[in-house]
Amino acid sequence: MDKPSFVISPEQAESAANQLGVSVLQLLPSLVNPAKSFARPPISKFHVGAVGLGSSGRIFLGVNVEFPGLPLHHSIHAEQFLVTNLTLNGERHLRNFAVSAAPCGHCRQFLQEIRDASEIRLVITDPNATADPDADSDGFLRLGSILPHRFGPEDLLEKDFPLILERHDNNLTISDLDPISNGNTVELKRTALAAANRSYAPYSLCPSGVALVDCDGKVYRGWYMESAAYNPSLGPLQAALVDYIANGGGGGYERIVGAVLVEKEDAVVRQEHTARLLIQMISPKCDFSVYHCH
Ligand SMILES: O=c1ccn([C@H]2C[C@H](O)[C@@H](CO)O2)c(=O)[nH]1
Ligand SMILES: [Zn+2]
Repeated sequence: MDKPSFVISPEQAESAANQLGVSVLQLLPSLVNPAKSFARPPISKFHVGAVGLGSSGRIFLGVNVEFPGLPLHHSIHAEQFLVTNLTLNGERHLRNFAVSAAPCGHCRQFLQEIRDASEIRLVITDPNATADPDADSDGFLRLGSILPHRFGPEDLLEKDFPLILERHDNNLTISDLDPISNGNTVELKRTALAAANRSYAPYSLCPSGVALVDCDGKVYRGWYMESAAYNPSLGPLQAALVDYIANGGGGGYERIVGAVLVEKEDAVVRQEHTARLLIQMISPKCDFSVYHCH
């Protein structure tokens, strides 16, 4: 395969698997090392790659991302990057993934927001990982076998509530889309509002979205995603940075020149201060504005 991209079409996946004489499922572990090379871990220097197969037949990559100058909990884990990549591309289910190191407890927990999470099958490609007696003959393990006695969405939500990869609309609006601001700002505001409408915030009911623009005028977006266990939640700016890393051509964060956050004015969970802290740290000259929705 040519240079790996963060989303691989079903056709590309089939042809790469055919070339290697393996199934698409068996292709996942072989993409973990190429994925690792896209990680951005300047603090730990520990590269993590995660490669997932979606229900559409597309393959998605995830990598870990760390931010020097900020506390470690701002980091994005490879598995969170993978889930974000799935949601940004409207993928409805994750069935299998391969990952370079054993998923930490935080990631096992974050993955619980996917419907039937216990049935997701994963393979750990680290050659030092001990063989698991619970693994299937193809080496894949059920997530349920490495996170038994799960705490998850069903502890807090109604059974049929749409989960993280499922279609939903938060129906948020901004009363004044501000016709006097220039075109760029209006586009960013609309994009951030659309992102907030796809935000998964069933626990706090405080959805939010971020839009970014780079120095070439290219726009990226991401939305806030919550975990039933609260702490593994991923902020909207982190999610938009996933889009930037996946689709921004591999440049530095200083290329991000504008950022817009949309969230509810009276929100009990607010992103504004944390997002400002993060964007100022990674792109000090970036313009940052916040708009409130209803
Ligand atoms: O499940 C895990 C465990 C760790 N990391 C990342 C976080 C941090 O960037 C680095 C060291 O912990 O590895 C992941 O991406 N996934
Ligand atoms: Zn993790």
